Amino acid sequence: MLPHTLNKMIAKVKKSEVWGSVEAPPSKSYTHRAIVIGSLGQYSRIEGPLLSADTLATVGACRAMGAEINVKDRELEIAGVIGRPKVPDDVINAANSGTTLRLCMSMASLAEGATVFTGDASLRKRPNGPLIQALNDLGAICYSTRFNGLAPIVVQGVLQGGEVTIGGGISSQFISSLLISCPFAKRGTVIKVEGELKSRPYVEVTLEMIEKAGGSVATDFREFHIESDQEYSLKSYRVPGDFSSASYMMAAGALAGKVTVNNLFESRQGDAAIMEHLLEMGANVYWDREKGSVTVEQAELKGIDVDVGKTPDLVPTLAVLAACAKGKTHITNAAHVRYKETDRLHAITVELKKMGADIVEEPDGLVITGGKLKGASVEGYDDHRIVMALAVAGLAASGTISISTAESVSISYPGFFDDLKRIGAKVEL
Ligand SMILES: O=C(O)C1=C[C@@H](OP(=O)(O)O)[C@@H](O)[C@H](O)C1
Ligand SMILES: C=C(OP(=O)(O)O)C(=O)O
Repeated sequence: MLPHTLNKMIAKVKKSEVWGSVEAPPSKSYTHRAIVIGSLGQYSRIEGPLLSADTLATVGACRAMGAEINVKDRELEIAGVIGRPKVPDDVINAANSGTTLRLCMSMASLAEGATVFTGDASLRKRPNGPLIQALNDLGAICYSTRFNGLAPIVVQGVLQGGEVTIGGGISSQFISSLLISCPFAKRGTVIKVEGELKSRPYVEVTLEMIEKAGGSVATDFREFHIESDQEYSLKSYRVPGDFSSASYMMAAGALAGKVTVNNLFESRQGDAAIMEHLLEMGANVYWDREKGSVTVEQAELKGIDVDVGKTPDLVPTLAVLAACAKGKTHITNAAHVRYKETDRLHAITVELKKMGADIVEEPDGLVITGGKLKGASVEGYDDHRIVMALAVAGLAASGTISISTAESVSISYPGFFDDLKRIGAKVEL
């Protein structure tokens, strides 16, 4: 089900004590990559994928480009296009999902014809200029219909390969996109990154998945060297748990009781850093790596300095924790957090202020002085991470908070409110 077909929902959350354990949902980032890489390959079987609005948008896009994808309850079976996607019969709607749009743009550049991508109102505001430019530099034809770097976007093959330079400051998804599809270009490709590569762990996840599928990329993270004529096959791949989704449940434990999140084993996900941040803030955190379970217990929290260059998706969670911590938290290196489903630096500032927080928005960060939160009517901006972070804030606030667009949790964590209730949160939908 795509988000724009869902009914609007308000979530009411009251101050609560939470206690118990939940399963981290499967990783959204790994699932997207498994679907696209599987679709470009021959045959793949993906166990335990995340089935959410965003990953189903990727399934739809890859099917439109010719992949046969059998969606079962806990498994995806893919008969891929072996490097040669077909030209879709219709426009591809990537809905709310930046990863779908960006990863599938390069895939479409391998087709002998034109593919048109669009998305919902949020996605049509998110920048794609550097990827559009890079695809043109590599011999495809690619343009925004409004010539402003935004979707709708037309991509026409065929990708030739060659050398390209791309800025690292807006989205790592541009680089992930090229890395996944360039092995099927006519000749080899060299991608050079200019400036700091923001969100780098997501590129590491991409490289891990390419390798698992039998592909290879040589890199020092400034340059990526990719040979042509490669093949992919993810014979039997199991998706790991999602640390970004787990961060809300960990924060719930840190603010309102004790929560164990299972299905969290070692992986390349940058957002595993939430555990270090919680420890530094003073929460009790215990990670049993063998069992894959993380337990977080409430304690008095203190403010910290935190650079989120590698972990933009943690910002809403960190902002809520900081608003309840003693002293000052400085979130830095966060300019790229403005290019998400909404401008998350602005959204979380405005909404936490309604709850009484002392929070100052900087061009590339936030300064938050902790205190007490109170009930309020807050906006979710159709943004799953803003909604989930505000719900956690509600556990620690006096009174009740009402959060609009609560249905957007279906983007990455469809069972979010059920899990919150399971650990004792007072939630009404
Ligand atoms: O590639 C991915 O799976 C993602 C990369 C990150 O985006 P940026 O690279 O645009 O920062 C992250 O914010 C997003 O939720 C998922
Ligand atoms: C930004 C996100 O995802 P995407 O870029 O795929 O829309 C997210 O999940 O926070």
